[in-house]
Amino acid sequence: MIEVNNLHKKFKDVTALEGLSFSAKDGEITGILGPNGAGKTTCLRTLYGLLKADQGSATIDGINVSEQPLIARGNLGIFPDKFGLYERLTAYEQIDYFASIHGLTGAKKKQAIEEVLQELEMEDLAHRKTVGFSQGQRMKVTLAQALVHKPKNFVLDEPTRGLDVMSTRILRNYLSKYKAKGHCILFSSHVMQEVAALCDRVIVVANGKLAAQGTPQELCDLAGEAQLEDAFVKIIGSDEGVAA
Ligand SMILES: Nc1ncnc2c1ncn2[C@@H]1O[C@H](COP(=O)(O)OP(=O)(O)OP(=O)(O)O)[C@@H](O)[C@H]1O
Repeated sequence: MIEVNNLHKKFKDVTALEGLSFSAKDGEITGILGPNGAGKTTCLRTLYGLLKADQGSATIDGINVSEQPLIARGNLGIFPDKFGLYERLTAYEQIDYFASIHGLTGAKKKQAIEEVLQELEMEDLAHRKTVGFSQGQRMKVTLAQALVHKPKNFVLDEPTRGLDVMSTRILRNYLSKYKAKGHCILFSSHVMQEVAALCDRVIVVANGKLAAQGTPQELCDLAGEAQLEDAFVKIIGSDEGVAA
């Protein structure tokens, strides 16, 4: 379970988060929707422990990310907004590096890597250097890095951006599979269809604050609209940053 409580964050005179609170439950996919600059990435980076909030707290399974960052991150898999791969390393070596960061060693580490390679059906890619990998192949390496330590919670920042239809479908299927296993999945997106199709709950963020939350249907009912996109536009009062 992921909880964000009254997060505030300023970058000099730019207010990125202004009292944002929400929770994402186990066994559910929670989507964060918001226009450009709403504070989504700032919120997710605070969860990873990459940024420190000026005020408020974020917890992963009840563990405060700023007080116990290593323990909190042990329960968290991160799929960042920009996934840079080390192109001179093989997929296996990159996953191995992330496994080591999470304290896995020896036979246990080897087994964890082999399991994630198998789960993501990427054994054939494992010993290739990632230079020249397609977007879909890069997505799998990034996902494997996030999953190798078997975290209960996953946070993904616009995971389907730049992916083709097939890779997007593969990623969505994995997310649904992990949800069915009881994981807590939180992801940000601009893509309405994706959010409507995948998410159990949607958190609408605007100007660093919670603008609305609920199931896609609840948000439509709240706004008196049939489509999530129309509901979103009504809730935030603008059509900026909307992708169909
Ligand atoms: N490192 C930073 N330095 C200065 N300002 C920042 C920094 N990071 C974010 N901001 C500002 O904070 C605000 C929130 O940005 P953030 O990236 O969290 O929004 P977002 O909802 O993820 O937007 P997008 O959908 O465009 O990615 C924006 O005004 C942004 O310019």
